Amino acid sequence: MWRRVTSLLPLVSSSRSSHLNQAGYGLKNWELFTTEILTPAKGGTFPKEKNPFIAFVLGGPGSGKGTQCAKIVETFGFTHLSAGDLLRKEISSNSDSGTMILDTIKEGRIVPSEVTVKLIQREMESSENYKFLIDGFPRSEENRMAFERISGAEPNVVLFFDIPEEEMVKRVLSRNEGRVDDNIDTVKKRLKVFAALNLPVINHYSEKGKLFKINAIGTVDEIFEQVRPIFSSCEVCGQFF
Ligand SMILES: Nc1ncnc2c1ncn2[C@@H]1O[C@H](COP(=O)(O)OP(=O)(O)OP(=O)(O)O)[C@@H](O)[C@H]1O
Ligand SMILES: O=c1ccn([C@@H]2O[C@H](COP(=O)(O)O)[C@@H](O)[C@H]2O)c(=O)[nH]1
Ligand SMILES: [Mg+2]
Repeated sequence: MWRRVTSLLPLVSSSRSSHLNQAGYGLKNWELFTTEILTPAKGGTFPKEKNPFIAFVLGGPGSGKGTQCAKIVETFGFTHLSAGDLLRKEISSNSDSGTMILDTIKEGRIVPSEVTVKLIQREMESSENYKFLIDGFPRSEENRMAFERISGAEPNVVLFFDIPEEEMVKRVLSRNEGRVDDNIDTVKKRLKVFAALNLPVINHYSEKGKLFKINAIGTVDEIFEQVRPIFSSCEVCGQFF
């Protein structure tokens, strides 16, 4: 069973968010937005003898998570697991869940936790690396709890790329990568889902003192200069080893 790693020393507390104001986001009933299949806890864990370092990378659609993950990989040698990319790979491989995943993504809703956690788990187990960036997951409190229950692991740090909605929409609509959800109708839905379901996860990690809030407006390099010290501090305090 994987051991939990103690929390990061607060070396970069200036960029930490102690409180996230949820006023105005108007939490809705999460069942409107998900296709969750709630199953009882199986008590399983990732079986490998590992002591992974896990960073969750969160933020709304188009906030720059994938772009910054590429820079973190290059600089700090993490393995990047984008939950969205793993789900899109499932669609392309014509798996049993492919049609359900495609329909869910088109609607901007959230794929059942057990599907996503299984995909992440598979990648982590087959990796020789022990440093993981999990990008775009957990998307909801239910996702978060499923991951903790199944893996027995918790993230060491959580990055939150904070950016106004109009900038997210602009970036998504000019992305031009052929994604089925990069259109104005789906983006509007994704923003609602983000506010209703992902912000509570962000608040949870803020309360646990694990959250690093990044101002995601600026050039890619300017934003990375906010990200870099978070991981440099980890190296200094030996959390990677
Ligand atoms: N700092 C930036 N300034 C301007 N554009 C950016 C910046 N960072 C990323 N982009 C661009 O914005 C678009 C969205 O970025 P990216 O794919 O990294 O976001 P994301 O958070 O992973 O989005 P999603 O959740 O939809 O996968 C891309 O076209 C990317 O090139
Ligand atoms: O944990 C996850 C991650 C993603 N999804 C679905 O995929 C799309 C696209 O995700 P990106 O992170 O923007 O690539 C997202 O809108 C969800 O529909 C998910 O269900 N669970
Ligand atoms: Mg992405």
